[in-house]
Amino acid sequence: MTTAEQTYDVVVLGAGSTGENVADIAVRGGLSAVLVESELVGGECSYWACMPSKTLLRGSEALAAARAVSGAAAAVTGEQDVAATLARRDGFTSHWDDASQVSWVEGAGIALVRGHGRLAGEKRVVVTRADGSELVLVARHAVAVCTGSRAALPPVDGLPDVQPWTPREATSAKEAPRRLLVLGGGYVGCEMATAWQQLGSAVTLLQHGQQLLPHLEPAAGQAVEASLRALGVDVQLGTGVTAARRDGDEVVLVCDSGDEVRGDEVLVAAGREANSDDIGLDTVGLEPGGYLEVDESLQVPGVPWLYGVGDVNGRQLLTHMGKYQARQAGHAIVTRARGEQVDLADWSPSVATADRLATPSVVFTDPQVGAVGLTSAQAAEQGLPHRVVEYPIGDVAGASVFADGYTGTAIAVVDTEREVLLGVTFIGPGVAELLHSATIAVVGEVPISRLWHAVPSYPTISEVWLRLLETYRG
Ligand SMILES: Cc1cc2nc3c(=O)[nH]c(=O)nc-3n(C[C@H](O)[C@H](O)[C@H](O)COP(=O)(O)OP(=O)(O)OC[C@H]3O[C@@H](n4cnc5c(N)ncnc54)[C@H](O)[C@@H]3O)c2cc1C
Ligand SMILES: NC(=O)c1ccc[n+]([C@@H]2O[C@H](COP(=O)([O-])OP(=O)(O)OC[C@H]3O[C@@H](n4cnc5c(N)ncnc54)[C@H](O)[C@@H]3O)[C@@H](O)[C@H]2O)c1
Repeated sequence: MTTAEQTYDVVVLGAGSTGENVADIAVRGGLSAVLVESELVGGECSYWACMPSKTLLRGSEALAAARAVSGAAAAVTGEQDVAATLARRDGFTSHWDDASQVSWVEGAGIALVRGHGRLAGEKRVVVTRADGSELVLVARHAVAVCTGSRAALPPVDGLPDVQPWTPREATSAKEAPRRLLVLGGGYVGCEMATAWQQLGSAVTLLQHGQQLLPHLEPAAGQAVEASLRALGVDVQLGTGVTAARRDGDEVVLVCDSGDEVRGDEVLVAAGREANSDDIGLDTVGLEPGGYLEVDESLQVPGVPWLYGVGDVNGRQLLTHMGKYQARQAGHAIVTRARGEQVDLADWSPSVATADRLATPSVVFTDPQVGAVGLTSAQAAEQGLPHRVVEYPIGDVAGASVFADGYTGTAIAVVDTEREVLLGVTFIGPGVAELLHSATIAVVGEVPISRLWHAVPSYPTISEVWLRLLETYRG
């Protein structure tokens, strides 16, 4: 049997949000590009991550917002229609059908090949299609690995045998389990515990450290912990799990204290691992498995035609950061294809500096947590001269109009030598939309003296910016 061969300027392995954007930038730069996808075009974000999880949370958030305004609260007389919320989620995932994303790919002038792709030596990718046939794709300039990540199972005896939920099941479930155990109190654990508790499950959240959301400011984890407890979630901190088993229909987790917790399902939300073990890395002299090491232009060191973009490189596991990296890597690929040098200086068009210095993220819990740049702990670890200033957002007039009894916290980490912001965290209802102002200030390294001239409108929650500056000035 002869294997067909096709040549493109750029071959992109994985058509998630990252891969789509690498291919798009390449085509806009005058190159030809092909996407290889083994599942759904659009990847995790569209079908099993961002979009379904946010739609599962949004109904409860909208109700909480109305209940927090006396007068409006009187109109909230019923309960959330869970079936309708799940149906809305199904609509956002297009019922797990990627036809609309495929038509976007076609419209963008990008070729698409369905199947599992593996590197097969320099600039070659072999795609195995569902019918077992193979197609060889040859790249004139670059191969971009954008294969993403999957849920990591922690080493707990018997865990694989209890058929745990991963985030895929937690975001696509057709009904609320009566009792849901959640293993891990990071982004996924906190968001999914919030969502399913409000959709009718009795949730128990087990976190082996003493803090939820451990990579963010401690105040964030504390606020989310308090709200989860108020919703009725059984939050168990400092709880490691040593074994798991099924007992009839029940799943049983054995904690390191010897205590057992029981539920109908268990969601494992204990971090991610790269999809890099079965993509032929060994054929180009690289170790399979693990996050793909890349430089600031997302190029794999020692393999100049190979790029690792998005979750697969482990730099920042966020859709918007994968898409940002895709724009930067795409620019690097196009620049190098033209025979030009790529500028590797911070903040230049082909490097992903924001990964290190200014990554924004929002945890869509109640309260929301929006954070950008360095936390106070990270500033201390890096030995940067800094001061931390905090202000209760509820003391701002706009916040009290927004919701009765608004509580929230704003935290700014200020570089005391350069007098610029290293990082900002907002904790409170509705702060997601406030975050971008902080991102602009951090990326722009806007001096504190100039921020005084960025006057927040009255009465908005943004007025907390002024209060933070006043607190800093003392
Ligand atoms: C529950 C949950 C909620 C989240 N919510 C948010 C959020 O609100 N905001 C946010 O910014 N981020 C969120 N994230 C993170 C976000 O989903 C990821 O950062 C993002 O999906 C990464 O995109 P990617 O394209 O790099 O990888 P992926 O989306 O994983 O895409 C990789 C693609 O490659 C394909 N693939 C893999 N191997 C091969 C192969 N060998 N051949 C062919 N195709 C292959 C896969 O099928 C997949 O389609 C969430 C994650 C989870 C788990
Ligand atoms: N809103 C968003 O932007 C959003 C939402 C969901 C996920 N994400 C992205 O996806 C990534 C993965 O999310 P995640 O929640 O799986 O990972 P995570 O790293 O955020 O959290 C994992 C948590 O599990 C805990 N843990 C690990 N092993 C454990 C064990 N054996 N027992 C108990 N607890 C254990 C860790 O202490 C940590 O708190 C995030 O880092 C984030 O980048 C983003």
